[in-house]
Amino acid sequence: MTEPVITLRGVRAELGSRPVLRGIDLTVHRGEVVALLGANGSGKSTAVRSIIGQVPVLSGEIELFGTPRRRFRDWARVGYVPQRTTAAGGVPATVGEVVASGRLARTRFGLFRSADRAAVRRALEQVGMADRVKDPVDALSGGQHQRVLIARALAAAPELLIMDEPMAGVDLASQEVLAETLRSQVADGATVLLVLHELGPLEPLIDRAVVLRDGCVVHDGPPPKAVGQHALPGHDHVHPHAPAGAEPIRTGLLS
Ligand SMILES: Nc1ncnc2c1ncn2[C@@H]1O[C@H](COP(=O)(O)OP(=O)(O)OP(=O)(O)O)[C@@H](O)[C@H]1O
Repeated sequence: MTEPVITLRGVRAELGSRPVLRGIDLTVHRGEVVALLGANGSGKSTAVRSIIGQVPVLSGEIELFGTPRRRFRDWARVGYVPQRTTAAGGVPATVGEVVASGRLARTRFGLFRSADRAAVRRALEQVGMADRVKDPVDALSGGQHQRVLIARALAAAPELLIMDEPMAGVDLASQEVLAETLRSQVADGATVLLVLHELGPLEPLIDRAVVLRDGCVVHDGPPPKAVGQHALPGHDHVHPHAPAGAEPIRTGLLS
C-alpha cells in the first residue's frame, strides 16, 4: 500500500452533547477514491468535517499526509467541497471571484500571478463554466453552483479532494460534468474522499466504500453493487436541512 493521506484512529466526536462519531477508524491511501456511505444522520458529514478541523474531536487521532492534524499547515494540498444547502444564498460574488478564492492558499501574499490566473481559468474550464466567469453566483442553477464550488476546490490543484455529497440536488448534465471532472483528477493521481448517499454515476471511480451507521464503521471494503441497500426503497435520502415534508433528494441514475 502507498502512504496514507488521511488516517483516523478511534475518532469520537459529539455535537450538542450527543455522540455522533463513536470510534471511527478510516485510512485513505494516496491515489485511492473512497466513498463514505450511510443513512441520514449516520455521521458522514461530521466525519469529514472532523478531518478538516471544523468539528472538535473528543478522543482519537487524525493525521493528514502523515502529520497530526493539529500540526498540519499545508492546506493548499487539500480541496474541500462542503455539503451544499442552498443554491447560492445571496453571495454577492462572481463565478470568477469564488473560484479565485480557492487559489489564495497557493499565492504569495495573496498576489495573483499569471500561473494563478491560469489555474483559475483551468479549473473553470474543467467544470465547463469558463463562459460564466463574470456572472454572479446567485444567477446559477444548483448544479452550476456545485460546479463552481468544485472549481474553487480544484483551483489550488489539491492532492486530496474531500467532497460532501457533490451530486446531491445536481441536474443530470452537471452530474456528468462532475463525474468527468473527478475522473480526470483521479487519472492525474488525486486522492479522493467522497460523502455519498448512493454511488450513482461515480460508481466506476470508487475503489473502496466505508459505510457508517450510528457513528460507527460497519463496512470497509468493496463498494456495494448498484442494486445494494442504498438503492432499495426505504433508503431515500432526506436532506436534514430541507423543510419538513420535503421530497427525498433523488441524486440520479439509481433512483
Ligand atoms: N450542529 C449540530 N448540533 C447537534 N447535532 C447535530 C449537529 N449537526 C449534526 N447533528 C446531528 O448529528 C448526526 C450526524 O449528522 P451528520 O450530518 O454527520 O450525518 P450524515 O451522515 O452526514 O447525514 P446526512 O446524509 O443527512 O447529511 C445527526 O443526527 C445530526 O442530526
